Amino acid sequence: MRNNEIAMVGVPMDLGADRRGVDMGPSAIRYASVKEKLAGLGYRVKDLGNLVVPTPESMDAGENKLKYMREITAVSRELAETTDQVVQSGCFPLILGGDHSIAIGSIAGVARHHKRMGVIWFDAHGDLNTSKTSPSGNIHGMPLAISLGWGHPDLVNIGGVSPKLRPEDVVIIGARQLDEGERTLIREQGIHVFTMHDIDRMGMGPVMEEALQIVTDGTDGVHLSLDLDSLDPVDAPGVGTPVAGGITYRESHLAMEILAETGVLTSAEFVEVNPILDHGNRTAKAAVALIGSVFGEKVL
Ligand SMILES: NC(=[NH2+])NCCC[C@H](N)C(=O)O
Ligand SMILES: [Mn+2]
Ligand SMILES: [Mn+2]
Repeated sequence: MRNNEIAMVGVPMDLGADRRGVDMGPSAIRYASVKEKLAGLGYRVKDLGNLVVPTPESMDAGENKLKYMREITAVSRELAETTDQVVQSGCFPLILGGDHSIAIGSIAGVARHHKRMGVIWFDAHGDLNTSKTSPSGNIHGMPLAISLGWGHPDLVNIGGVSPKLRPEDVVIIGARQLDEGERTLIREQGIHVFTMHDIDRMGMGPVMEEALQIVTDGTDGVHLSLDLDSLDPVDAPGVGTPVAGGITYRESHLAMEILAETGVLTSAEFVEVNPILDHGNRTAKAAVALIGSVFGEKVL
C-alpha cells in the first residue's frame, strides 16, 4: 500500500441471496465506525460511498438457476471498474458488502493489476457452485467458481479476462457446509480447503501459515474475501446463511493479525453482514474489529 491510503467502497447488494437485509451491510459497518477505526491506526481513508444496486422488489428475478444475473452482471462490471481505479490511484481497496456475489466484481477489478493473484476465502461455504450444481440458484453461492472461470460466460467474462484465478492459488478457510457439486470440484481441481475440522486439529496459527504459503507461492498479490458467516453465529449472528460451529472470535482475530504481520494483502472485502438478523449490530462490530486487526491493530 502506498501512502497508507485506503479507499472504501460499499456495495449494497442483496440480489445474490435469498433474504433481504445484506443490502444494509455497508451502512451497518460504517455505523460501527470503520472509518474512525482505520483513521485511529494512522490510515488516510477515502469513503467512495456506495454503488447503486437495483431493488429486487422492482424487477423480476429472471432465470431461476441464476437469479438476477443481468443486474448482478451490471453491478459487478461497475465494481470491477471502481476497484481497478482504486488500485491505479495507489490506494488499498476495501470493499464492504453486500452479499458475496460482489466478489465477482472486486476480484475482476483488482486481478487486472496482478499477473497471478492469490485469494484467501473465509467462509462456512465453498461458493463454488455453478447454475448446474447450485441448490438455490443464488449467485452468492457462485463467486469463487466464477472467478476461477467456471460458470455462465456473462459472469465469468466480467472485466475482460477469464479465469482471474488459478485453483492452486486459492485457499478456503472455515468451510463446514459444502454442496455435492462443490465437493467434486474441490477434489478434481485440488483446491486447498481448511475445514473447521482442520482448524480444530491444527489450530488457526498453523492453518494460516500453510494458507499463506499457498497463496503467496508464485503470486504477486493476495486478495482477502471474508464472509462473516465463516465466524461462529454466536459472534456473528447477523448473516443470511448462518452455520453452527464456526471460527471463534479469537481465532478470527489471530488469522487477521497473522495476515497483518506478513503484509501480503493487496485488497480485501468483508461481506454478508445482515443487520436485520443481527443483535445490536454485533456482526458489523465484529467486522470492524477484524478490519482493525487485519490493518495492524495490536494490544501492545
Ligand atoms: N455467500 C454465501 N453465504 N453463500 C451461501 C451459499 C449457500 C449454498 N451453497 C448455495 O449455493 O446456495
Ligand atoms: Mn458463506
Ligand atoms: Mn460466501
